[in-house]
Amino acid sequence: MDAILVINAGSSSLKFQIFEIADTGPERCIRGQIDGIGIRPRLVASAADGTVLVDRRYTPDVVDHLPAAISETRAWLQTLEGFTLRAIGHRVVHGGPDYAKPILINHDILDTLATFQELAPLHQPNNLAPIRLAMEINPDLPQVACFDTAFHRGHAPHTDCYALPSTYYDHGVRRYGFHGLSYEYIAERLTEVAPGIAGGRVIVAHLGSGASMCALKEARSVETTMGFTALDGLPMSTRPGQMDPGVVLYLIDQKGMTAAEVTDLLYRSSGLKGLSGFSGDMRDLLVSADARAAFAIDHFVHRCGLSVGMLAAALGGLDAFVFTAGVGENSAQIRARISERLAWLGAELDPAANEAGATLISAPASRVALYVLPTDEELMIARHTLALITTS
Ligand SMILES: Nc1ncnc2c1ncn2[C@@H]1O[C@H](COP(=O)(O)OP(=O)(O)O)[C@@H](O)[C@H]1O
Ligand SMILES: CC(=O)OP(=O)(O)O
Ligand SMILES: [Mg+2]
Repeated sequence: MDAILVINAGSSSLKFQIFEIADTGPERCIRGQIDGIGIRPRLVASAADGTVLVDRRYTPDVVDHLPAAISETRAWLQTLEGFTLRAIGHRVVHGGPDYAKPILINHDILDTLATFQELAPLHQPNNLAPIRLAMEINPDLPQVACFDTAFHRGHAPHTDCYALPSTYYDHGVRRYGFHGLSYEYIAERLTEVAPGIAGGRVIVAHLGSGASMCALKEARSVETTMGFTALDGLPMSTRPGQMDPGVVLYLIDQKGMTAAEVTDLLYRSSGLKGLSGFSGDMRDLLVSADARAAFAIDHFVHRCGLSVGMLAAALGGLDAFVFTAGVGENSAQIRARISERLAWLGAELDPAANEAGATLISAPASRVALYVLPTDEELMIARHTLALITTS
């Protein structure tokens, strides 16, 4: 069967899916991932009906970085029969100022995307490595880049600039925003789940290892918490979120840290991991008796509450709030704590629905509807990829 391979390469995981090209659009056949790269590497893949096709664990030294995960995944994919690959779709985190839509990749575009590596060091090199490899193996196979930044490119200029001399904006120093494929999917999904609300004022909270929020007005992004890089906004697994840039100046000028040391601190050792002192994984913090874990969660919830206030101001009110991604989809406790911070806006949680992981988790009298919607970046990538290869 004709198929599309989708690759979503992250900082600590490589997610992949195979979609059949059906008359009605992409139909998911296989979903899999290698996660815990360098810590507890594990390759798991299953068929659309849930049948487990592979579940393999590795010692950390065998799959210690993303290229090793790519070659393990490739070796496993080669054992599959019955698929004729027509294209590969990739999540590429940073698209810079010019790419407002998915694009067919060629060598020049790949070179341009490589210039954004420093703006997304946890993601961009991992996003580009599988593209380069596939280009070498099969240069004629169409590959499509789908950008995390694209969904936010319609922001008004006075909202996506920093208050720096304007030449910096012209040189690309802008508030790009990320997680756009996730927000695009949720905006579409809301039209099915809550058609009356989808066109209103909605905040989507993408709470995973990386975390951000997006303000949707009439299903389009008007504001978001991330900026020039994926460091800004909410505290994350290993990133601090919004911070006074004076801290960076202090670390360099007064503490003698190099740019590489500050980069490492901000991307890999901060956030929940930095505050707790032992883990950036929300699951570890929620079951820990360590007071530092509770402190890290208190900070996370506090900053989420502040961001809701900011985005509600951008929207002039709030009709609905959506939880998504690893933490948002799976932790009733974090959802309950963040929902408390929305009470002043008129949100009222239905605790039983929340514990049950229902789609609608607000009480009937709530003035703000609260939803849990699993995100699907891979489906979004498959749709974009299919659209591009059938029109070009
Ligand atoms: N049951 C759970 N409770 C709390 N957090 C969870 C749960 N399941 C997953 N997570 C969190 O979700 C995160 C991964 O989310 P995901 O959206 O896959 O992120 P990413 O794509 O950035 O790797 C993990 O860091 C983990 O802390
Ligand atoms: C942009 C970003 O932070 O992505 P992720 O959540 O996958 O790390
Ligand atoms: Mg993610």
